[in-house]
Amino acid sequence: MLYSKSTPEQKRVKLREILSSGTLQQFPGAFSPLSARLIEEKGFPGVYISGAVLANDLGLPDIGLTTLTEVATRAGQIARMTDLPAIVDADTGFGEAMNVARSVQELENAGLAGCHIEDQVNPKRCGHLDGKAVVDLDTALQRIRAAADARRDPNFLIMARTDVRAADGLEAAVERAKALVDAGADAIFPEAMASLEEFAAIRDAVDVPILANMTEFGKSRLFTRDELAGIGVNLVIYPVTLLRIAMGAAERTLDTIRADGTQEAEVENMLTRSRLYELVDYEAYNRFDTGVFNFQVPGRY
Ligand SMILES: C[C@](O)(C(=O)O)[C@H](CC(=O)O)C(=O)O
Repeated sequence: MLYSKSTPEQKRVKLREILSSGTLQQFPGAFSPLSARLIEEKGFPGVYISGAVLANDLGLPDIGLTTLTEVATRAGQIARMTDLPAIVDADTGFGEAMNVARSVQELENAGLAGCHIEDQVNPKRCGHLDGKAVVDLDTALQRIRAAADARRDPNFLIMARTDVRAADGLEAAVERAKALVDAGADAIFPEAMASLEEFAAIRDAVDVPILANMTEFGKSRLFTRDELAGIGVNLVIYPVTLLRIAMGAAERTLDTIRADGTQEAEVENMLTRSRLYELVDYEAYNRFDTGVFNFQVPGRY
């Protein structure tokens, strides 16, 4: 079956639909194309592609070192492997307004359903660390206007992320969120909110979908789906969760091999060969080899 059957345009329409459904949508972060398949198979409605994961997976910290080409290429590899809409973290848009415009077009070309662009200064920092700085209001608005103006597909979602909460407090974050919506943002990602009440304040201030970032070891505790739904949050992401758990398992297994001289004790925790083959649709390729050119996999389409 190679890549997803749905076109990027169809996925963007789907994203718009689910974000206006009135139900909280959970988007786990994919750390690879294969993990996006797993997210789809488990019944989630969309995939998040984290800038931290893309950077960390290259062995780099998430401080604006990755390039547009690296992000668009990897995000595109992930997006094309699933029929789900994928939203990618575009950091600051890789520069100022003109760079932001090009970034949006490259991410559209790569098949993404949307992206978020933040108002941190370049080079950016992880949103849940201290010592972040944000750009002035005009610069932040220029980024969003440029993004909205540059897209060719009107359904490509432009989400504005604001990091103002940590820098200047909640009131300033509320004001910035409103201005970002006026500048053309389709959705708001208020970063590093400290409580449910703070999310609720953003919710009350804007009439576009809002996102909650439930990253582990961050500024708030991990609110549940029901808690976030209860205050009207539309989208929740678990950006680094799968990478953290996969790397945790890798570390434990390496320790086991060192200690025991064999991986035997960890085999029961592994994806079996047949399960792995299932995820890559091995059978569909076998059928192709035998002359049955039918890449439809029951249950997937
Ligand atoms: C959302 C985020 O920008 C990301 O890159 O996924 C990070 C996540 C993290 O570092 O845990 C963030 O700044 O919150």
